[in-house]
Amino acid sequence: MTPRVVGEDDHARFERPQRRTRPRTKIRPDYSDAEVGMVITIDRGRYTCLVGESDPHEVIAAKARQLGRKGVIVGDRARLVGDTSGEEGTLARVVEVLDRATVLRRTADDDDPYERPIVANATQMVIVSALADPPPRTGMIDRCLVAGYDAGLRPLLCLTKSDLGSPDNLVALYEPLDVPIEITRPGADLSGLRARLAGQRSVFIGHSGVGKSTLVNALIPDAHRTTGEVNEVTGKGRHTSTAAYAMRLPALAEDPEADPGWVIDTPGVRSFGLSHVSRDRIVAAFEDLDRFVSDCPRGCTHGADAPDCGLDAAVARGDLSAARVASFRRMLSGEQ
Ligand SMILES: Nc1nc2c(ncn2[C@@H]2O[C@H](COP(=O)(O)OP(=O)(O)OP(=O)(O)O)[C@@H](O)[C@H]2O)c(=O)[nH]1
Ligand SMILES: [Zn+2]
Repeated sequence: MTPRVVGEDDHARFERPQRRTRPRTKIRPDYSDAEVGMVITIDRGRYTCLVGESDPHEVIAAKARQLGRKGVIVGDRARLVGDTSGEEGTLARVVEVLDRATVLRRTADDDDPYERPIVANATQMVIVSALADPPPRTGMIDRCLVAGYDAGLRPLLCLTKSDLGSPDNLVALYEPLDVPIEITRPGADLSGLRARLAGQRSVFIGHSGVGKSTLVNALIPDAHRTTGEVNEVTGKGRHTSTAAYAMRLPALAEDPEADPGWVIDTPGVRSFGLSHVSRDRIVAAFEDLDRFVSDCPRGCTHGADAPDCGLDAAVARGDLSAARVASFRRMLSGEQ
């Protein structure tokens, strides 16, 4: 018998766990070659996904059974198998959801124990508020900010209807928190807003009637978001859709090669219950404040009535401005 020469390949195979020899029932299908699409909207169990880098096309998919109860939400990057041609009448299957960079969650109100993930992989939250008609509600803006910071999103406050009211009060309230503010009115130049949206995936939140659809339509001329105005041809009013919808912004005029970003419109979402948020994650969004909460007692709420809060000590030493801490606490309390 000639002794068998053990070659490099044999070593390699010997040392690596041999996936292929596992019992058949444990073999998990390998989908690493499957096409990846971004979920842009969901309607009655059908996931509309955008597939393809250079020539993107929409594919309708259903959730594969093996995903079980695992949720698929707008903004998810999902692997698709089956017919991904996107042709009329075809249906692909979502077999895997890739890791999410961020998840924006909401509870319907503070007593609702269920957290519902609503949008994945967003990077920015755009809080749309009218300056009048309806009047701005700072409690709602604060709640959105808190939920956004909790999810690791950067904030942007977009104040509409500046033809009807002055932004001065709101600017005074949110400037101390360094929340960027954009102000719009009919026919306004949106280039400043576009620059802030470029490269971002921005979730738009706003109460009914603030002009969010009008704004989205102005940013994305082919978005066709339903606005509050009654359609003169059909006589029909608004139809309320509740699913989020992701739309790519048009290329920037001054930099056509740059990523113009995405708008993720959330028609049903007006505010946030905050029962799931972590105060420490919110403080962490404010670097200058975060430095001082390590001195806080355990479980400190960092609120105005929190005993021995490190923020008070920092204000007393002159390390933090009292106005900044007060603004932060007002936001955190969710009350005006
Ligand atoms: N004066 C003024 N009116 C505006 C402005 N933006 C929107 N509107 C009007 O405000 C009303 C509500 O606008 P929408 O865009 O439908 O508001 P929305 O926030 O999308 O509300 P929903 O459709 O209920 O979600 C419409 O009649 C708009 O024409 C603005 O900047 N100034
Ligand atoms: Zn504290």
